[in-house]
Amino acid sequence: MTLSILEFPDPRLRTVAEPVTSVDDSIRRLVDDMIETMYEAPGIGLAATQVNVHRRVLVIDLSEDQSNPRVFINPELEIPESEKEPMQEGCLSIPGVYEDVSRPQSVRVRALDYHGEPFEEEHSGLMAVCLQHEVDHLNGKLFIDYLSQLKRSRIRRRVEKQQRQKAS
Ligand SMILES: O=C(O)C[C@@H](Cc1ccccc1)C(=O)SCC(=O)c1ccccc1
Ligand SMILES: [Zn+2]
Repeated sequence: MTLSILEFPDPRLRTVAEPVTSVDDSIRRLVDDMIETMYEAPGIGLAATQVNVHRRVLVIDLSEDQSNPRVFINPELEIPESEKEPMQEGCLSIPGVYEDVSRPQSVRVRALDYHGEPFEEEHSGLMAVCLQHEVDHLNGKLFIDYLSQLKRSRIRRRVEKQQRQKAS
């Protein structure tokens, strides 16, 4: 089933997620629902924090036709000191906001897969950026936290105005 996505400035987006202790059927059900929610949004990634489940689970699918869902449970990123490059980011929890964020363009990730098996991968480009964006969510961080205070306060005012209009 599709889950509802928390929207900034909801304070629950600031929660630090707990590690998964056992990759069981309830975690697999959560992953299935997160993948469905990501496709429906649509988005290229989704962290469990965004659907108000505070467990260290994230899903990513960069394919054009939603055919390659990747699952990372208890992800750990190793980010080598490397040149940061700006890339435009969006966030399903901050609709309508797209800003450049400078991040390292390659990461090594260690995680558990859908069956609880450990794996390790190197990624670069958009996958590296998306992994950092999603792991930030699990640590209660949002991509707008990397912007200037001025930009962040403008975004907060604009989003809260949109939410008031939607509510009225
Ligand atoms: O909020 C999220 O975590 C999802 C976010 C992931 C992300 C996007 C861009 C850079 C880093 C991380 C999104 O998917 S926003 C929507 C989006 O970028 C997109 C939507 C449809 C097609 C292609 C991209
Ligand atoms: Zn996001």
